[in-house]
Amino acid sequence: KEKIEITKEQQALMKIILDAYNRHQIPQDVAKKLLQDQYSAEENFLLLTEMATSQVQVLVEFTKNIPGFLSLDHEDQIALLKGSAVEAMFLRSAQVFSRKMPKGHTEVLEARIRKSGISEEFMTPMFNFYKSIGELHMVQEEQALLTAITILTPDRPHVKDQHAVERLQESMLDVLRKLCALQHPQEPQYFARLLGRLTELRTLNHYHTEMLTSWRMNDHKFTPLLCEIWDVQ
Ligand SMILES: O=C1N(Cc2ccc(-c3nnn[nH]3)cc2)c2ccc(Br)cc2C12CCN(S(=O)(=O)c1cccs1)CC2
Repeated sequence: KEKIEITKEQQALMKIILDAYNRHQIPQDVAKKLLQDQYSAEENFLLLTEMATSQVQVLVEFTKNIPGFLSLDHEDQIALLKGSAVEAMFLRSAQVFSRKMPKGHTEVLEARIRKSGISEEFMTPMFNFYKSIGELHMVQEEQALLTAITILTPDRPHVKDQHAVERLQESMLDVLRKLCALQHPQEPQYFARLLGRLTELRTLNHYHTEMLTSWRMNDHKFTPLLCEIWDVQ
């Protein structure tokens, strides 16, 4: 049985990623608004748009704190952010959502999301994803590392120096692999299950693109930041 140990520099890396992940949270007043009294579908949609805009801002701040990210080619930094924005947002949303929400909040939030003009065909895979994330009971370090790994996916469109991104991602994957082995010794497959969620995430990208088209049809407005990062309008 090989002795798994996390090196000093890997511990430093994990601490930086975890601090960044926890430091940048969306303002709770925005999330709280979602829990207030009954809204119309349009108002719900506006709230989700406001939340998503905050989420993107939070993700950009988190990404800037990933060691090595700011040393990447600047155009590649943009390509990684744009390429991972939806996946990172859904991963983070699922993680926040599946964390112990006060009793009844999850149901209220679910109702808000359901009644926001998002079509049923997108709701099912989305809720399946967030349930599958909830079942993993990830610790914060795992959540932060998995989000960083999603952002550092080398094969996003327009990334020029994929090897530079691969090197950063591999160092995160190595820490995550060791952490999973230490945190879940009885579940040797746990690390593989986490990575399997990233595959599921990619399918949500496709649904999200479809949704954007249908929302635009019904004249739903997005904020300039979302239009920029989602390539709409
Ligand atoms: O809004 C969502 N929520 C609720 C949510 C998200 C984040 C926090 C939160 N609190 N603190 N930090 N984060 C709370 C509730 C949620 C929960 C699980 C999954 Br899977 C996904 C989602 C979305 C993500 C964005 N989309 S979206 O399609 O991109 C869209 C944009 C504009 C209008 S619709 C909708 C679903």
